[in-house]
Amino acid sequence: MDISQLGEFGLIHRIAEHLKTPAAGLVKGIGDDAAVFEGPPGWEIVITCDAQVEGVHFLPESMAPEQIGRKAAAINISDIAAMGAQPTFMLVSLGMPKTTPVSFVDGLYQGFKQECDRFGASIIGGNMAHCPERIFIDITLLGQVEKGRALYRSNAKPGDLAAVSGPLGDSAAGLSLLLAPEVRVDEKVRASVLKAHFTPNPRVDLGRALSASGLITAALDVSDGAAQDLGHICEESKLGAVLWAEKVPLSQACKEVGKAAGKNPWEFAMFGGEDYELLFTFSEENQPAVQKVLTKAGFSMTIIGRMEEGDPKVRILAADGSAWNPKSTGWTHF
Ligand SMILES: Nc1ncnc2c1ncn2[C@@H]1O[C@H](COP(=O)(O)OP(=O)(O)O)[C@@H](O)[C@H]1O
Ligand SMILES: Cc1ncc(C[n+]2csc(CCOP(=O)(O)OP(=O)(O)O)c2C)c(N)n1
Ligand SMILES: [Mg+2]
Repeated sequence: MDISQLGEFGLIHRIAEHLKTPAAGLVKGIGDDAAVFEGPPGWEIVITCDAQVEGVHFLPESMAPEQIGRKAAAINISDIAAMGAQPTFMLVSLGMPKTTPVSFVDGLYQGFKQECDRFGASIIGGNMAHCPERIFIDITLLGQVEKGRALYRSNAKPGDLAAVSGPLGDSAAGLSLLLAPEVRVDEKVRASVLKAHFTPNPRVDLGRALSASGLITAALDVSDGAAQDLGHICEESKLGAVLWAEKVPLSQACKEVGKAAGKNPWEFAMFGGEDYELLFTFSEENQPAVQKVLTKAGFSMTIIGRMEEGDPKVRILAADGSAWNPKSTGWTHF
């Protein structure tokens, strides 16, 4: 059997089985946006890692090295944000061909640093190795959160509402233009979706506000598409969910790219990924209070679904209430 037969999430489950023995001080291991272990008195330490691989996550010819560095840092900061934590220390592991220009590495580090500076994180080390075929950037990021305040994927309750912190699909719309440059759209539209794809904005302030509110039952960042990511909350909370397709917020730019490319823009939002907005759940009675937290933090909130008893699956409903059975399920590596 090769790994493509297991699939990305099957492989993670298998690795998790090998690593089942509890470790001292570990609060949360495999299964969430980041792991948590006990930290300074009153705080817990959060740790995560995510890679960016040439050809899989980025095309060097379409991104400046600064942009690649910034995005590699941002996607990790986003996982710390999704835990409700503050990013602190970063380790960077690089794999590169011998022929990589030094100016590429300089640009990469400018990007890492720019993004870390925005959120008060510091690069404290890393590793590098020769990788003849392509560039591989793997970042490990630590963060901290007040004890008991981390936002997990696993505590959603039946009846909870599921909401997102901003429009989805722009990043996938941007990627679709990169892959099909012949598609004609207004330059402002192109610039806006490419910006979403190249420069995601980790929602650290929002994650901190949601954590402090004590109102959130589950949260994660949208990296694989809203449908699959809501599915991760289902799996960890052992619940089903309904996702109301027409409620998923889309930007005008995303709709225009869909129209120009002959694609349904809701598919960008539900199955595209790399949005890095937060997706979170809370009980219906707390909706006004959660809305206040979002408004105070300067974000909009759109309710897109509801958790329900049942198998850990997401039922996608179209505007007329009929089931939507799409071909895609969301991003998966294998
Ligand atoms: N190679 C691996 N070894 C151990 N755990 C892993 C591995 N790959 C992923 N995981 C764990 O699986 C969970 C889900 O990972 P992933 O889907 O990549 O989350 P995210 O989208 O937040 O990056 C996390 O807890 C992660 O630490
Ligand atoms: C050249 C190229 N092809 C495809 C994509 C789309 N893409 C790559 S990875 C990914 C999902 C998120 O990455 P992943 O490594 O799964 O992050 P995680 O879910 O672990 O945070 C998407 C949508 C891209 N960004 N660039
Ligand atoms: Mg990951």
